[in-house]
Amino acid sequence: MRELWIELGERSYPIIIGDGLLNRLPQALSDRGMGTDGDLFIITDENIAPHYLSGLEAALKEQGYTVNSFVVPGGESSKSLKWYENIMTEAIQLGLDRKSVVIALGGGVVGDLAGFVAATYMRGVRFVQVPTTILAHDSSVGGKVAVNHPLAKNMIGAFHQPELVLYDTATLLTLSDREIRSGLAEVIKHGLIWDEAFLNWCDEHADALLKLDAESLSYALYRGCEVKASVVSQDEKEAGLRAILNLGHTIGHALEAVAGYGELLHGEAISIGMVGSARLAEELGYPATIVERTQSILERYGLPVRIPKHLDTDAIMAAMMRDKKFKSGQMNFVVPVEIGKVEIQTGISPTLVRSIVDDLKGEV
Ligand SMILES: NC(=O)c1ccc[n+]([C@@H]2O[C@H](COP(=O)([O-])OP(=O)(O)OC[C@H]3O[C@@H](n4cnc5c(N)ncnc54)[C@H](O)[C@@H]3O)[C@@H](O)[C@H]2O)c1
Ligand SMILES: O=C(O)C(=O)C[C@@H](O)[C@H](O)[C@H](O)COP(=O)(O)O
Ligand SMILES: [Zn+2]
Repeated sequence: MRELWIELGERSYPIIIGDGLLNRLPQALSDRGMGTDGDLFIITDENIAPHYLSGLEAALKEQGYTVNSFVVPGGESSKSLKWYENIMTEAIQLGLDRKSVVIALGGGVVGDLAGFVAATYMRGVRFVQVPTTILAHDSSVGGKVAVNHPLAKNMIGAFHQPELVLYDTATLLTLSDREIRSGLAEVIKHGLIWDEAFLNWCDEHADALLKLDAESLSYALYRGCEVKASVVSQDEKEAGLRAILNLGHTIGHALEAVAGYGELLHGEAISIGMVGSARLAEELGYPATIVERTQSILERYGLPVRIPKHLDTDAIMAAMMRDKKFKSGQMNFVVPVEIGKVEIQTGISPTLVRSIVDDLKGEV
């Protein structure tokens, strides 16, 4: 078992990673001061529920908790105002109150959706993340919660920190191969933005991680969470530094929206976006080796590095203009300046970005 804390003053919380931790949730809740006086509201999806929901509900009930659950369809389209409203209706009908605790049992979709419910139900209730995807090492930590708008990703949201992240790595064994690769894209991102040695380790352990070797996976998730926690604890609400976690997301989020949510998985879109950012770095005068290194590790993980040909460049550019990092009409990008280090660069020329988008089109 590995444990680290994200340091945010009185809102600090532990991230506990280990094999078979799900049935420790009742004890972990009680250790964090969430006793049986508050009703639990588990939000999960239809692919996760058959594997893990009834066992978790039984373990919680056995310890005296009152448990209600809500199951959404699997996939990105559930991160919507429609499902947010459906969940809110259920919460109100159940009579949940300010002592209630929302538990996200799932990947980034469930985590972001449930977190936004927790942030806004009665203006905010307690929240716990129980991640079940590799990608969720990123989404379960740091308190960004949101739903998508058809025009732009994560446009309707809040900052609302969980009080506990309990990561049972045994749940990852039921992930599909495509979801494993997608999740590992954000692990690689943490190496690219912060830690060249970790990126090298990811290169050496690609086969082990893709096969879900327990020790390698536990270390990769731990180190990814550690990088994320270091950044978020210095800049919780993205006044500056936190934007580095957005490497690849300006292009990636635009691709997700234009392709139609769920067509490209988040990690796949970010993989393409990271190659785009590396190409931008090259155009800005940084070494071409950054592109080669970025692309080669993503390809080793079987991740896409080209923009699907059928996606319209005008639509991609329009979606990019809605990026949350853009200010006063200026295109701002996270640019890798060396392996393991990125910078936020302002005033990037839209014509240059357009030419990179066109160059990146190809077979996925
Ligand atoms: N808040 C943040 O900081 C943050 C960070 C990164 C990504 N995100 C968001 O996370 C989302 C992507 O998350 P994701 O990749 O986890 O997607 P996801 O939540 O859709 O999960 C991927 C798929 O795997 C299924 N699944 C989940 N756990 C499973 C399990 N253990 N066994 C079998 N199937 C399982 C799901 O039903 C889904 O179909 C995006 O919306 C992205 O914007 C948020
Ligand atoms: O936590 C962050 O900050 C990130 O940027 C992590 C990203 O991986 C994540 O996809 C996040 O949801 C993107 O945030 P957004 O502010 O660009 O919507
Ligand atoms: Zn992301």
